Amino acid sequence: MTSPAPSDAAGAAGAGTPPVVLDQVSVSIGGRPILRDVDLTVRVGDMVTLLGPNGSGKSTLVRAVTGLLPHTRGTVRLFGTPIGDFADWQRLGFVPQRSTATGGVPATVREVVASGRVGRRRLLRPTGAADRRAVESALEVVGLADRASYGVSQLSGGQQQRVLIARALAGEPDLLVLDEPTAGVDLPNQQALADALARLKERGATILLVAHEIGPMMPLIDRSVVMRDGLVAYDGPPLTQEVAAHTHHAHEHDLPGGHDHAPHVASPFDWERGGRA
Ligand SMILES: Nc1ncnc2c1ncn2[C@@H]1O[C@H](COP(=O)(O)OP(=O)(O)OP(=O)(O)O)[C@@H](O)[C@H]1O
Repeated sequence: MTSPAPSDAAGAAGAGTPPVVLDQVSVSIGGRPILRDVDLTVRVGDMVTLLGPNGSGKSTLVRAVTGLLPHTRGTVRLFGTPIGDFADWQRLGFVPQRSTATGGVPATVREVVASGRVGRRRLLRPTGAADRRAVESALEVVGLADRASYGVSQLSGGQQQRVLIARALAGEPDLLVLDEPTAGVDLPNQQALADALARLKERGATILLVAHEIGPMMPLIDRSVVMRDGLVAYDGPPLTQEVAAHTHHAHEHDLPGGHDHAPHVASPFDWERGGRA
């Protein structure tokens, strides 16, 4: 990649400071507990996938991490700073679920990607050479350099997803959070995404990824976390694609466990055995 390296991935808080730490975090929506006492640490340079059945709380967790949703209990720290005091938002890139993204936006691919630089630019400063380089580089990484002047709405769904990823990459984030970037995306687009994430990872960035389809990203993954019913059910070495698929297709009513327990970390295989470890 030709763009400059991201800003010091370690941050002011120190070389080993984890970009994400959740300590006993609970989130309630409308009085209903959605996340319950979640502990999660994402270390510098790691790529962590968040897996789990529909409705298990994965999107809620990443929305709490990105500050889009307030937590009701516990502590969320970004780069060592409690999220309420965190101000370095340009260090964080977020790719939301596709359905909330580009629909009907009458903008060119380059414009959307350039919008990812906003957090890096000083207020009212015109676009500089570094901005242009970062945008061109991000377009290249996701394989859309030749589509830069196309309208976003002219692209396929998978290509639109890559535009959003390029927008996040253009901001040269130290931490990139992606919510199901591969949902409904064909294999070539999944491969393009995996290549883009590999490049980002090589530059020392940390990646937190909600994914149902791991596919070509499997070799990049350092750790898997499985959510179940608002709790962390597994936190450990990367799961095989087969097991990941199983966790996706499981439904809450098939899974053992009550609603009033402390976080329980176990193997996802326990689900198949039909009992809690
Ligand atoms: N804004 C909201 N209002 C009410 N309930 C919500 C809201 N957002 C999420 N929920 C509920 O919180 C629970 C967890 O949802 P969440 O989207 O975090 O799950 P998920 O694991 O990301 O699911 P999926 O894989 O389907 O995206 C679900 O029961 C959902 O209905």
